[in-house]
Amino acid sequence: MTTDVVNQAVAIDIHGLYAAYQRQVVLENIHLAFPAGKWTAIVGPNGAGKSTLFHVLTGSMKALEGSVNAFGEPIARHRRAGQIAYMAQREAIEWDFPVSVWDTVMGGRYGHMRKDALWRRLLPARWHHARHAEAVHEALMAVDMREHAARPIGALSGGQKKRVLLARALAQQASILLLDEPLAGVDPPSEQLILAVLRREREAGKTVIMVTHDMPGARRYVDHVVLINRFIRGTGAPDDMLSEAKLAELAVSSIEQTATDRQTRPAASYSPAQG
Ligand SMILES: Nc1ncnc2c1ncn2[C@@H]1O[C@H](COP(=O)(O)OP(=O)(O)OP(=O)(O)O)[C@@H](O)[C@H]1O
Repeated sequence: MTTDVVNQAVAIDIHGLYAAYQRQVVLENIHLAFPAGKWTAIVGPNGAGKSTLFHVLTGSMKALEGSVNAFGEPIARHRRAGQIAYMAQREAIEWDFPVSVWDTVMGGRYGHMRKDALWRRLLPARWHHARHAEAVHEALMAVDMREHAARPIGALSGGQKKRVLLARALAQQASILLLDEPLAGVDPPSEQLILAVLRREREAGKTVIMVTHDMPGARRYVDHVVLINRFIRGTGAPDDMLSEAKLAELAVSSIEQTATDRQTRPAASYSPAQG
């Protein structure tokens, strides 16, 4: 566990993680702890491995090496229990498909529906679905999109689409929210709304972890910051991690990393033990 969160409850604990695409290592020797019930921002340049880290946490990508625990247990257990919600940076959603806002947000409940006891599933649909419908309703209310519930998702603006994707993650009622650039490409009112929603989630005891390039926003709202560029470059309080000096160091690490990548062969025979 990293020293700055040693006295706090930990939601996600990562040990010695390596991740690679076609054996090109993009995350190296990651040791990281995300404090529970706090709002963490992950900050790093383009290509730093931020989304890759989320892919590993959500289980869509297998780590080369290392372990990831959530609340002291293997993270897979929490994923299966629907306790980790994820909002991707680029959604694999077919926006032109004629599906409504309501049904899209209901997608956040599928993990829970699968776990429903058989007797519950045999109830008439309106009873079976009641608590799922309630969760969808609440999530749409939270992002101020309830009145758009019946609209096809293809008819929404970019900011509204982001809100719907956030609502889908909220509807899951998970204890950990992973959000990949939730503020990218949204107008100021949507940004304010999303930030207010995330603040409420944190106040409700949820662990919020978001990738962001919005430094002023992160300085104002988050509790904890992780600087990353293939390696962890720093973790700590926003005022320390987002200082001009730290961000300059991170930018230099990016230039150095690019130069090193150009000089070295693709890591076709890479082994972390050699690294
Ligand atoms: N599917 C893929 N196949 C091969 N390489 C990939 C793939 N996805 C990402 N990469 C590479 O892995 C590295 C890390 O990418 P990642 O998307 O995790 O970075 P990021 O920090 O999220 O960047 P950004 O801020 O631009 O979204 C980059 O060099 C990228 O080119």
